[in-house]
Amino acid sequence: MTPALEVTGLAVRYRRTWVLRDCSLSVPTGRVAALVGPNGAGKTTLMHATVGLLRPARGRVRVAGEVAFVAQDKPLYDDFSVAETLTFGRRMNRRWDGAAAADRLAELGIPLKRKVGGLSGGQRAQVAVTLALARRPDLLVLDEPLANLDPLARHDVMRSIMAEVAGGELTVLLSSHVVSDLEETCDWLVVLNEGRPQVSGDIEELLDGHLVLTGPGEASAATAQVVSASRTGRQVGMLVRGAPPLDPRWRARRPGLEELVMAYLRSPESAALPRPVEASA
Ligand SMILES: Nc1ncnc2c1ncn2[C@@H]1O[C@H](COP(=O)(O)OP(=O)(O)OP(=O)(O)O)[C@@H](O)[C@H]1O
Repeated sequence: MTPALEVTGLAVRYRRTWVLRDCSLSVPTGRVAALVGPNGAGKTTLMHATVGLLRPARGRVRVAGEVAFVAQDKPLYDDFSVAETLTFGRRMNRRWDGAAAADRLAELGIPLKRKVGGLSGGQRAQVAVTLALARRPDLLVLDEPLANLDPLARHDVMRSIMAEVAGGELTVLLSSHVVSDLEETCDWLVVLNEGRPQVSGDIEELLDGHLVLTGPGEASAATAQVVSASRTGRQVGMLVRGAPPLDPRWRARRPGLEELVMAYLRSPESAALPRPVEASA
C-alpha cells in the first residue's frame, strides 16, 4: 500500500546551516503519527517541507493526495466571526466541505456568530483544525496543535482528531512536546533529533521491540543494543532494543511511550532505523 507520506533523503538548510539531514521516513495511510523532538530539532522545517512551504536542498517528499496544514500560531482573523471565517475558507479553496465544517463546529458547541478573537484557546484550535479538515485532505499536518491549551482542551482536540481518522482514509502528522498527550491517540511515532529521524514506526511494535532493564552495576548486558543508560547508586537502568539473552540479575519490562522517547532524545547518536512501511502497515 502506498504510504500517505514518504520522505526520502531530505536535506534542508537555512543559509549555511543544515537543519535537516538524511531525513527518510514514511507514514502509512490512516495513521495518527506523532512527530516529537526537542526544540530546534527541525519538526516545523520538516512539516513545512511536507506541505510545500519550502524547497529542500536535496531529497523528496511524496504525499499521496491532498495535504492541509495548521501552522503553530493557528493564523485566523480575530475580527471575523466563525461564520465569516468559514465563508472565507470556502472562497479560498476549490475543495471545500462547508456542511461538514458547520456540523463539526456545532458538535463542538462553537457558536458561528462568535468573533474569532473572543474564542478560548481550545476553541481557536478547533476552528483551525475544522478549516483544515473542510478542505477534505488526505494528509492533515498539525504543528503543535496543543500548544498553550489546558489539559482538558488538549484532550478534546486530540479526541476530535481521532474521530476524524476513525471515519476513513485520513492520515494525520502532528508535532507535540507533551508525549503523554499522544499516548492514547497516536499509533505511529517519529522521533526527530538534531535534524535526523532516530525512530519511525508503529508505536506498539516499537514498545514491543524495546526493554527497560534494571540491575546491579556489575551485571553484564553486553549483548544488548543499548539506547541509553543511567546509574543510580549501584543500580543501572537502561533501555535496550530487541530481546537479548540476559544475566538473571537484570529485571526487564516493556517501556512506556514517554520512556522510549526520552531514551532516544537523551542519546542523539542512537537510532532505530526506519523499517519498510510494508512490514508494519
Ligand atoms: N527561517 C529560518 N532561518 C534560519 N534558521 C531557521 C529558520 N527557521 C528555523 N531555523 C532554525 O532551524 C532549526 C530547526 O527549527 P524548527 O523550527 O524546524 O525546529 P522545531 O523542532 O520545530 O523546534 P520547536 O520545537 O522549538 O518549535 C532551529 O535551529 C532554528 O533556529
